[in-house]
Amino acid sequence: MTDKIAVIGFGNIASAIVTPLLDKKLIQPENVFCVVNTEKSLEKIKNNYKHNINVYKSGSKESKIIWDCQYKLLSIKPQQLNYISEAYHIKNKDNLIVSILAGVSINRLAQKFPNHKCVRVVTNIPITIGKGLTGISWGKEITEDQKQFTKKLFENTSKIYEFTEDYLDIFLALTSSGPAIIALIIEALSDGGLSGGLPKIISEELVMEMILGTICLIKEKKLTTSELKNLVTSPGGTTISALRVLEKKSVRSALIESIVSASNRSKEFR
Ligand SMILES: NC(=O)C1=CN([C@@H]2O[C@H](COP(=O)(O)OP(=O)(O)OC[C@H]3O[C@@H](n4cnc5c(N)ncnc54)[C@H](O)[C@@H]3O)[C@@H](O)[C@H]2O)C=CC1
Ligand SMILES: O=C(O)[C@@H]1CCC=N1
Repeated sequence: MTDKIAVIGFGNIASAIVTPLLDKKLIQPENVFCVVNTEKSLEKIKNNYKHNINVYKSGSKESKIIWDCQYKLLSIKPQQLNYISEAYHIKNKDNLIVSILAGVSINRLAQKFPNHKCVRVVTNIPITIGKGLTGISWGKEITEDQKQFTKKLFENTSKIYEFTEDYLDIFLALTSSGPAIIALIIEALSDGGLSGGLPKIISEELVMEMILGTICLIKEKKLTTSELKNLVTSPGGTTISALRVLEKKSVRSALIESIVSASNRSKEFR
């Protein structure tokens, strides 16, 4: 891709999206123009980031250059959106904003950026290592070129799903918040191992290998989750004893509600 790309907000997820593209030379550092809102972030990117991208502080005169880039990745927090305004001189409708903001609707983006076409994307942090999941919802009048460009940003590092917008909140709850839920489960199970006397490092490794092995088995043998559960759970055995505790503590319900809650929170950012 030889187009200039503006990145508005270069935090955790923007870096996770852009860095693999730079690593694989799919985009060139001189074509990336990013803007951040603190001096600290600016210095960190200038001094420590491994690629020599262009970076500016928001509000500075030089940062206005981002509005001349045809493609923009909007990657600030939803709560920070009010502080961004489209530059007055943009009149060219060829401009595209790819927003990865949780919850913020295409409608709101279109109102905020009247001289841009807008795409709403949900992606997740495993995109850093090429194992991401990306949901895309197209705004009005997106051209084929703009679709191709958006897909190119994500297709090398994630599986892409095209959805109508109403699926994006639940997609985000499962796939974007999901990694934190899984990390919490790994941490908690490891603490269980710790309680049984295992060193933390071994306990954590065992949990992660067990989870990986379980997922591979389910996928390779095309098992249902119930079939897998039955393979492990003997009458009067250890596993049913463990599962009984989880049911008593309503862990299943807590997990369901955690996803519903994340999805509802996303909807609040409309
Ligand atoms: N972290 C994740 O796994 C995911 C995050 N998202 C969404 O991505 C967005 C960014 O999230 P993170 O990267 O985690 O946040 P972050 O806090 O790491 O990054 C936000 C960045 O925006 C910059 N910023 C804030 N105000 C600005 C302004 N006025 N002008 C320019 N830059 C400004 C900050 O300096 C920071 O670099 C959020 O909207 C979030 O909902 C979506 C899916 C997954
Ligand atoms: O917690 C958040 O708001 C962001 C959106 C999805 C993952 N992280």
